[in-house]
Amino acid sequence: MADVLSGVASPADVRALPEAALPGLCEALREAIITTCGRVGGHLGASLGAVELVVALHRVFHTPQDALLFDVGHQAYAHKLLTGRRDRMHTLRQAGGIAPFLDPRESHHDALAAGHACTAISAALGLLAGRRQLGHPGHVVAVVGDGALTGGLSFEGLNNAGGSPLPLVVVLNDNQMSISANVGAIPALLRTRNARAFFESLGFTYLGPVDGHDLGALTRALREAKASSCPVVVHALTKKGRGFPPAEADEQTRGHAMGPYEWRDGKLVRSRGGRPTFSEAFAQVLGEALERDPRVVAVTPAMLEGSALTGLKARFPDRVHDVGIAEQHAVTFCAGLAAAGAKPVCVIYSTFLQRAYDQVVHDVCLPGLPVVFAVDRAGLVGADGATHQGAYDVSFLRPLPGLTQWAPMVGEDLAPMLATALQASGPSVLRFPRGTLPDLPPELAHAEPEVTGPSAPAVTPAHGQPAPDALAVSGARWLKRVPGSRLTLVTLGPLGLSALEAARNEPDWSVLDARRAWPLDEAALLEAAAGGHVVVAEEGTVRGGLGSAVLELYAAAGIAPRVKLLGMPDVFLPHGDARVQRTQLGLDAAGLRHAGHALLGEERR
Ligand SMILES: Cc1ncc(C[n+]2csc(CCOP(=O)(O)OP(=O)(O)O)c2C)c(N)n1
Ligand SMILES: CC(=O)[C@@H](O)[C@H](O)COP(=O)(O)O
Ligand SMILES: [Mg+2]
Repeated sequence: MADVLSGVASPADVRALPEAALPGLCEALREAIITTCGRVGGHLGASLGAVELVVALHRVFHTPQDALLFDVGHQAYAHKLLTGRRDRMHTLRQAGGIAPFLDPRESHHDALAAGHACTAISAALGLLAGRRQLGHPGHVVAVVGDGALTGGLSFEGLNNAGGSPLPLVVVLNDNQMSISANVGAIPALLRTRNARAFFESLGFTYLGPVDGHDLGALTRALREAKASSCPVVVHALTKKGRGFPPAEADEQTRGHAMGPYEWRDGKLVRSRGGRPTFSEAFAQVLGEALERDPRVVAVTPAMLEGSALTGLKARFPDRVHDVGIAEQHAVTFCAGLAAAGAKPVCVIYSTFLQRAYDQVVHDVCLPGLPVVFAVDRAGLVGADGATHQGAYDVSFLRPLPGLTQWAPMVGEDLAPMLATALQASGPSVLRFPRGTLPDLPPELAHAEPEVTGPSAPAVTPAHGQPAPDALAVSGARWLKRVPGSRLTLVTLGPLGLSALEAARNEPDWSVLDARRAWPLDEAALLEAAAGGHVVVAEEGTVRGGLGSAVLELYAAAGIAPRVKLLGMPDVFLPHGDARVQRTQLGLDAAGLRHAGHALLGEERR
């Protein structure tokens, strides 16, 4: 089977194959996808479901003269395999290896880079308009999932395209799944006769529905679309996870994205991490808040699985809302909930919150509504790479008046921080990273929290159960406080633990966990500067982050300690192992120790 594939070095080879060879090609593609994902993990389910679609697209359209834009790009492993990347697929999502999504810098068969959902229709229409303006021939095809049709940006594109004379081809890859089961009215409509009426009323010619695993039917529909002189939608019905029994059987996600696994004797063997993740720990404390206070509501834009909310959705079906891939709506929906007196917690990945910036500014912060943003995947994300790094949330949220930004260092911080945020009168953020919870270091396990700043008012239990204490203090936390210390390591989030380790054998270094990126605990940070040397470390871009805020504070106070800022650099960091990247960026104990000594003018590490 693999032989068919080894003879395919480019899409021209796909077109040269006799029709009879195509089922074998699809089988070989599936085999390659299953093997690759087994070894290195990846977006298995969507890619398996789109195999026939990708083959048919390459039979009908000629990339790169014609452009194929895959929404997100997570379903396009077959496209990668057919466009000269087969020999490097084993490096998928690893440092220096094949990218997790599509990128023209990797292949001229990739029309545009992406990783976030709902961009394909707008980008394809722009590409087509630009090409036509510059006299370039060629067709442009946007391949979008049914999940993408839960997002407003797709509709902005459809509205523009349907009213334009340009012959944009939209291929709707409808598997009735987002990451979890798709939600809302549109996916339901897609499986009725009204799907035709819907797209036709938007100005598109509608072709379908077509069996998305029937190569003949797909090819005929795509040829018809290619011949069209006006915008056209090809509606293909597919099955996510197709051809891999464990994925097909997984009702929750159909194997949307999987870590490495082995497929032995018909059984899937996977290793499970031992410690809970930050997401799981947050979901646990959120569940306690939901139980305790009937006003609490959780909202996720299509990330029930990744945010570990599936259990809560089952327990509180009416108070845990999956609103689709609709970050803007999620935030403004939360604004409405808060205005009604509910206590919304918007659980959202840092990278996806970027899309809802105006909603955070205009709909939540401006009216000062008490929405809690649980910003997950804040910091390095690893294999998903540049499009998904949680690099910017601190910097883009810090200027917003009235928004408090918390960063738990350890799992034990989550409950009091959430309690504090839930009883605040304005908006709050809790940012936490991708990955497992760190251990509480021995020096903190039994210590009374050492605190600065004014104490927060007590939380009133609303539902008969004792509420966890809100933070006894609203300020920074000294992890190590040495009177007369020469240098202070100031950190945000779990980096405090690395700083503590870095300072362990340094008798005159202090360590301050800022706990908030904004507002600053000014008294503690001014005290940190007293020794004349401050290292500020955060897992976010150094531009405009906590470090910048600390420098602003020192400038305003008219003091000039020597300050070193550590964080994510001024580039879009690619995919790789987050632990390795952390070390490379100096965001581990050794790096912090080195930065401290360098600042003090000492050479030793
Ligand atoms: C803006 C944004 N929000 C959330 C995601 C996470 N995400 C990636 S794929 C996906 C589901 C997409 O569903 P669909 O478009 O139907 O494609 P399928 O996976 O079913 O092929 C989601 C929610 C994302 N990439 N971008
Ligand atoms: C493609 C996409 O955006 C998601 O599937 C993402 O890859 C999930 O990332 P996590 O594994 O961090 O949930
Ligand atoms: Mg789908």
